[in-house]
Amino acid sequence: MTAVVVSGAGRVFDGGSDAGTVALTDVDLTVGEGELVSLIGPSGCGKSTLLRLIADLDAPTSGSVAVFGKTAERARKDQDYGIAFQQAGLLPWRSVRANVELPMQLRGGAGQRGKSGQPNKAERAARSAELLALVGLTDFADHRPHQLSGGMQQRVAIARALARSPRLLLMDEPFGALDEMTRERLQDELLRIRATTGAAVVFVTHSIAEAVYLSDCVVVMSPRPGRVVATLDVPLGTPADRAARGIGLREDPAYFERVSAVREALHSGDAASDRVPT
Ligand SMILES: Nc1ncnc2c1ncn2[C@@H]1O[C@H](COP(=O)(O)OP(=O)(O)OP(=O)(O)O)[C@@H](O)[C@H]1O
Repeated sequence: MTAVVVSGAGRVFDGGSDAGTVALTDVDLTVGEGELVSLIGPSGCGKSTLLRLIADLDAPTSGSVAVFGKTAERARKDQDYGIAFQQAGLLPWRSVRANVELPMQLRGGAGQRGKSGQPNKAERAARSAELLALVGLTDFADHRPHQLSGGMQQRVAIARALARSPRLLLMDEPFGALDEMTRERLQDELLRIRATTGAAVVFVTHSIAEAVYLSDCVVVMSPRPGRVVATLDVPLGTPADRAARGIGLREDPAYFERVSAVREALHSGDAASDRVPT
C-alpha cells in the first residue's frame, strides 16, 4: 500500500486583514511503502507546511492527504508514523531510555489498543534496548540528554520516532543543526535503519547532497507559493547497498550527476517562479 498520497493540496494562512499567505498550491506527492522521498526547495517554500499536513499537525485549505489509505487524522491517532525534527526535543528530566520509551507509554489510537494493547514495562525495556543498540547508544541509556552531544541527542530522537515501529517516518531537517562529519555519520545510520526497518520516510532538507545521498526520489519545490517543479529518481541502490558503499558512493560520478540534476531543477524552479521578491 502507498504510504502517502497528497492530491492537489493547498494551504493558505489567514493574514487577518491581509489577503493571507499562500504557502502551498496544488501539490501532488506520492510516497511508496519503504521509499525515502526528500523535499527540497528554497527557504519559505512550504516544505515544513507540507510535512505538517501529512502529520495532521495542520490541515490543507484545499486538496487531500492520505496516509496508508486513511485520513491523516486517523493515521496520527493510530500512531502510523514517527516524527523527528531539527531540534531533538527530548525531555531533559528523563533518561535517554525513558525518552525512547515515552511514545510506548502514551495511549495509542483505538486500532492500536484493539490489536495488542500498550506494551508493558518489560516490553518497553526490551524495545528501548533494541532501539538504542540500533542507533549505537546502548552505553548511554541512563544518561540525561544534556550529557550527550547534539548528534547523540538526534540519534535518541530518531530511536524515539521508531519506538512504535512506524511504517513511516516524517523528518524535518533532522541533521540541520549538526556539523558536517556528524551529519554524514547520521545519514549513514539512517540508511542502515531503513535497511533494517523498511520504513518509508519523508525527509525535508536544504542540502542537495544529503537529499541525493539518502533518497529514492527527490521532490523539488518552487519558491513560495510552493509547488512541485520536478520529481527526480535517484537510482543509486538500496539503502543497504548505499550504507555499505559509504564514502565510495559520495565520490561516485553517478552521485555527482544526480546532484547536478537536482541543482538544475532547483534553479529552473527559481526562474519559473512568479514569486514577488521580498
Ligand atoms: N502558522 C503560520 N502562520 C502563518 N504563516 C505561516 C505559518 N506557518 C508557515 N507560514 C508561512 O508559510 C510559508 C511556508 O513556510 P514553511 O515553514 O512551510 O517553509 P519551509 O520551506 O519549511 O521554510 P524553511 O526552509 O525556511 O524552513 C512561509 O511564507 C511562512 O511564513
